Amino acid sequence: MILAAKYARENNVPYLGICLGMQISVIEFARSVLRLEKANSEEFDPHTPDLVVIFMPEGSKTHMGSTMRLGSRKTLFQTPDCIMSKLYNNSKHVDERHRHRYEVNPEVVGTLEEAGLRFVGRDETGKRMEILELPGHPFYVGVQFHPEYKSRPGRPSAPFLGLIMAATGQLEAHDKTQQNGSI
Ligand SMILES: NC(=O)CC[C@H](N)C(=O)O
Repeated sequence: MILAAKYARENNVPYLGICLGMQISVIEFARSVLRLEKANSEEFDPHTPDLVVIFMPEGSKTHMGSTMRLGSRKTLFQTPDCIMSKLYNNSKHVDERHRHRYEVNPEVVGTLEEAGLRFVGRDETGKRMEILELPGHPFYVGVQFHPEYKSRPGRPSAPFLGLIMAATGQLEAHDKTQQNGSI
């Protein structure tokens, strides 16, 4: 998974990382761009000095069943100037469903952003990362939530629509139509 994320990032291949897929893109970015070779998630290597994905503080490691962060939660866009905000019809926030125990370490967010990754969607506290993008890449997106839960035949969830449009060269045209407000 890490090599796939690296290949997509370096070769401008559209990438949509969902949940663990977003966490993987953070690990890959930290290893390759920040040169933190041991960057990892607490889930895979709890003793690494470079924990870029951590166990969420409110979770319990002994009672797995009911401790996941589950269900619909609000993600606030930090800027209208990002691919995902446009795909979600320029909304200021989205409600998507979650199912995870780990999250991007809030302590490394500043360093990741200084190196070029952008966390364009966050929860209401601003400390939990929900959507990442890589400016300059045609479509490099990670989402901590699970857009598949709300995707329907004929009414695809925004991240999937974006991925397919980027892969088929239609994303730019779609963005322009959104800006003109004609959809
Ligand atoms: N649904 C997932 O991909 C879970 C990812 C990761 N294991 C977490 O709990 O955060």
